[in-house]
Amino acid sequence: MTYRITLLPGDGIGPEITAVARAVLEHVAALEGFRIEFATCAFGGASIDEFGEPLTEATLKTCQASDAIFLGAVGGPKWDRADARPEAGLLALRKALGVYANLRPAAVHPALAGKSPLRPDLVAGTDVLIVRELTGGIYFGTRERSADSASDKCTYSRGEIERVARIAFEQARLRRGKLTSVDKANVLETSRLWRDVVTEMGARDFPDIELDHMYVDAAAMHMLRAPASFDVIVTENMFGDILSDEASMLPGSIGLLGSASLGENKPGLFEPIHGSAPDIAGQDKANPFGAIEAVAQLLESLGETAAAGRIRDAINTMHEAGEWTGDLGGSLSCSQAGVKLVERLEAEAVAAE
Ligand SMILES: NC(=O)C1=CN([C@@H]2O[C@H](COP(=O)(O)OP(=O)(O)OC[C@H]3O[C@@H](n4cnc5c(N)ncnc54)[C@H](O)[C@@H]3O)[C@@H](O)[C@H]2O)C=CC1
Ligand SMILES: CC(C)CC(=O)C(=O)O
Ligand SMILES: [Mg+2]
Repeated sequence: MTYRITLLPGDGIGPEITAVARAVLEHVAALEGFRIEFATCAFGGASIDEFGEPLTEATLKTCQASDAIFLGAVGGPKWDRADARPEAGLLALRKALGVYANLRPAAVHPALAGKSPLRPDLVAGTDVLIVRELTGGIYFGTRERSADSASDKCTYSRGEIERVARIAFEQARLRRGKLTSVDKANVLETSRLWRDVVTEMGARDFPDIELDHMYVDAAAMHMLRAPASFDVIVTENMFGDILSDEASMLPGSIGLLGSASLGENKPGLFEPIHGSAPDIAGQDKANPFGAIEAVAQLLESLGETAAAGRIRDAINTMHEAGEWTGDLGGSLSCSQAGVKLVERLEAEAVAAE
């Protein structure tokens, strides 16, 4: 079997973590006996520099013709005032691929409990999956700006809410059977529609799932008060973006979380949840585990569950051995963490023989 995987390294630490992701993909492919054909395309700021736009037609075509896409991260101060922004390329890619459901798991391995800024007893046992709507809402509404006023329009249709809610309910069924829908229905009309649609779907199609609703401000508070009480969270684009960065502090670093962006069809888009981290870019300091977790999610989407399992085992072994990058108090560089993980993959393969 040969898979076509497009790599979009992007900007800042994007290329550093993408190099690790590629090495991990190559190693598990060799261990599991499948082949990967890689295509690498400039994306985001790197594409603006080369082609004048963050997402070219050619890059989009390459992405659409692949089985899966891995993205590092985009953006940085160099392009913050540019007419074409790297982030606009990312939004356009997500929209063009139709990847409306963004799955962002945050689990606390016991070895990480002391790494969170929260008390270890509080974060122990946390295993939450945030299902973020990814191709609608305020990030995609019309924007207007005059000298002294600005507006961003937030719109959701029933269909947009239904399709992401269905994925969240199905994920809850595969996990602990609990879904928390997060909105701001005490203020926003879009949230009132969101709540109605999720409630109707729950009663009609998922009576076995325990459904509750929370306002986003309270959800942000409960995430710190009792993180282990959450199973699956479903929420709109912007709330999910913010809550997932918050959730990354449960295991202790934003560098740990990966994400899968899925739609009706392949390819899916797989990326760590963090950005391009300009403050540490070019220093080989980034934590690559979120990128590696995204690789495991990518392999799952291809049906390569054994390969994904190998990766997760190797990550867990590294947590247990305290083999971390600086953000978690470890001494490994980004590239050293990648090499260590590959060594762990090899060692575990030999041990299993
Ligand atoms: N998916 C994407 O491509 C995203 C892009 N961005 C863009 O990234 C740029 C920087 O945004 P920020 O708000 O600073 O968010 P950020 O996520 O890039 O960085 C926030 C903080 O977390 C740290 N950090 C991030 N990833 C890390 C990793 N793997 N290992 C260790 N530390 C890590 C950074 O050093 C920084 O202190 C902006 O241009 C933003 O628009 C932001 C989020 C997502
Ligand atoms: C361009 C932004 C929406 C990227 C971001 O913050 C994210 O996807 O987490
Ligand atoms: Mg974000």
